[in-house]
Amino acid sequence: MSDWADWDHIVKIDPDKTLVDGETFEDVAATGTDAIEVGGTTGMTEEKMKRVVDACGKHDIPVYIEPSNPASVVHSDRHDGYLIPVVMNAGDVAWITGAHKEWIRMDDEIDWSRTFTEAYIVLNPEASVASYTQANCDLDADDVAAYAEAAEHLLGQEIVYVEYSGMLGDTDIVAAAADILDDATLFYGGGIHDYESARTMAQHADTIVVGDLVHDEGVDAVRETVKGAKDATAPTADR
Ligand SMILES: CC(C)=CCC/C(C)=C/CC/C(C)=C/CC/C(C)=C/COP(=O)(O)OP(=O)(O)O
Ligand SMILES: O=P(O)(O)OC[C@@H](O)CO
Ligand SMILES: [Mg+2]
Repeated sequence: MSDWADWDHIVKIDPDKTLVDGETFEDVAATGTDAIEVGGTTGMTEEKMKRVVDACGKHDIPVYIEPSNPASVVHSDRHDGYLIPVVMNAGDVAWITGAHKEWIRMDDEIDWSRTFTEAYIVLNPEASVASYTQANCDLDADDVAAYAEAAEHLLGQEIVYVEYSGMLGDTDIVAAAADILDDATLFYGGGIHDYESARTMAQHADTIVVGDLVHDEGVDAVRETVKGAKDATAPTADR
């Protein structure tokens, strides 16, 4: 079974941002989150990536690199694996297969046994990731469900990622993606900032991803979102 099948909650650390004063990656690992992803779109370098991966990798929690470009991939024994995005609604094919081909050409240390993909559907047109990939975010619930179905059944993707980075998404859209998927795991990320927003999104998605909150508000706020995610998936939760 894949690692992520058991994850309710992920903290995504952006190596281009800092933690709240006085907090450490050990504190992040102790929030109760199930895994740490390390990635961001702007200002990413190999050096920043390495520093964060090394720091997170010391703690007893799965750590996955999520590169936004081939140059930000680092190899170490400190982390568990690589989650490589493929952007279903990218306007530039570089973000579907092009960057992947270049990475594979350049990098002779790829460890395929711990390299997996995430099929992104990018939905906040204001996010850096949307402009970076020239994503067409003008999609309704049927479009998103169809992308999710294509990801799972045509492209064999095990993770579908509904990405609203920077804003809380439309629950009808997240629900439409959740309903259409058979076995693929649905990640949801964007704008989760408290217990209630976490619980709401976790009622639809299998796994919620919390990003900016850890940098802006810190670990106490993250801990509330972990509670929301766990309560939503508890057997008594109203699903
Ligand atoms: C082939 C390799 C190794 C890399 C390319 C992988 C691809 C397709 C990347 C496309 C962009 C993407 C989906 C990156 C994942 C990380 C992510 C979505 C970060 C969040 O981005 P924002 O929140 O918009 O950006 P900032 O927080 O940096 O402003
Ligand atoms: O930063 P936020 O808005 O929490 O989004 C999380 C994640 O989906 C970003 O890739
Ligand atoms: Mg961001």
